[in-house]
Amino acid sequence: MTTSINQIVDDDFVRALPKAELHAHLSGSISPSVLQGLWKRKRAQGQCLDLEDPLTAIRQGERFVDVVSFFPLFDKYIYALVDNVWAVKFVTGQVLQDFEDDGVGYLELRTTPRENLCSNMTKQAYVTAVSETLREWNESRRLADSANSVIQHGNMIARLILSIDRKMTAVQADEVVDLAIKYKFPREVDDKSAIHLGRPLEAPVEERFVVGVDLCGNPLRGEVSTFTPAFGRAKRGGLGITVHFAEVPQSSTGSELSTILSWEPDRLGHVINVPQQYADIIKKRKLAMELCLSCNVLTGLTTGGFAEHHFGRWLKTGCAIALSTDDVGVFGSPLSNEYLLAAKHFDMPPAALVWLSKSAACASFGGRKHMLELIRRFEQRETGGGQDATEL
Ligand SMILES: CNc1ncnc2c1ncn2[C@@H]1O[C@H](COP(=O)(O)O)[C@@H](O)[C@H]1O
Repeated sequence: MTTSINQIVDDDFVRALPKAELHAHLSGSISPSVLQGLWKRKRAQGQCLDLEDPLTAIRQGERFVDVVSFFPLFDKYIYALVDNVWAVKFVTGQVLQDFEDDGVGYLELRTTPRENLCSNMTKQAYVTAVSETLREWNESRRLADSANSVIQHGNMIARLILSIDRKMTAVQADEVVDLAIKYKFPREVDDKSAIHLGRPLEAPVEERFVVGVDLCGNPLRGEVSTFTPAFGRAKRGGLGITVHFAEVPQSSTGSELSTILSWEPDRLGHVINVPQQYADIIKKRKLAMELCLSCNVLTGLTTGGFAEHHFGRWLKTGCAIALSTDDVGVFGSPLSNEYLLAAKHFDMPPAALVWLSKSAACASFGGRKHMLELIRRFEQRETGGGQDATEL
């Protein structure tokens, strides 16, 4: 396979392959050039004069971050530039466009509700800003669909996951779950009952895109049992549960991993330092995994380069895998490139990459049908025949 990669699995193939992105942090997905636009705008208004140019502050794709230096990049830098409702909407729109341009057909964008007192941005206003941008995006894609009466490649639909940060208190985590429930994407049945019951907590139906709740943040911080009640509420509220799992050895203790597994998560992110007994539970439950090659290699969360990445081991387990970017703005590797890396380092021919894309689709909290249809059309084009997308 490695010999044929240049002939068959090339840039064009991985970009054209419809892909589901399930693990992308909004603030980490903003390209340095978009951040630079905000930076210039602020400087013209005499603000952020002490902040370095994003093009030099974020040396995309280089190995300049480790788990200690990585997280302050958000708190001390990106959040200073994206600090008001207008900026949140602007960057969200740009991020959606970047994913679609890379051939993503279904995106679950995750973000942590945050406030900025100086610009009067509340957490609710933050979530509304992201939701409105998603609404505008999804509506424009729906128009494109009806105009062409077919789903074109590039017609990405987007959903939202709200993140609880490990440094939050139980009360703050509950606030995130409140917002997630309020903005929960209405599945058909819920939709009807929402109308009949007139649930007071809900946001306008056309702005509800939240399909899940995540636990993220610096894995060296926080005690996960703090969040057990919040994840219990999220689960009972019908939301998907995805959790950053065993990112570093310090966050891979038996008590942390058992606590997280007791929340009955649907998906796990990163899944790096997993002791055998927990790996067995994951396999038995067939939990889906969001694996991020470039992020893990560039931050040194894994050792041995791409070839030794645990993606290769999980691939053999039968668990669904969603290859994901994590923070493409920082690591500089779009999802298509992650597929290319998988092909190169794990000997995956084109059919295996198509299988991988279906695997991600099946792990999604709502994009399965849309993605399988996109992939079916892609396979039809590639083979010139009428093959159906075989489901996993
Ligand atoms: C190794 N990778 C990672 N591990 C854990 N958490 C991560 C992460 N990459 C990003 N985040 C989390 O996402 C936030 C930024 O996006 P939002 O402001 O929420 O859109 C960061 O503050 C961090 O909590």
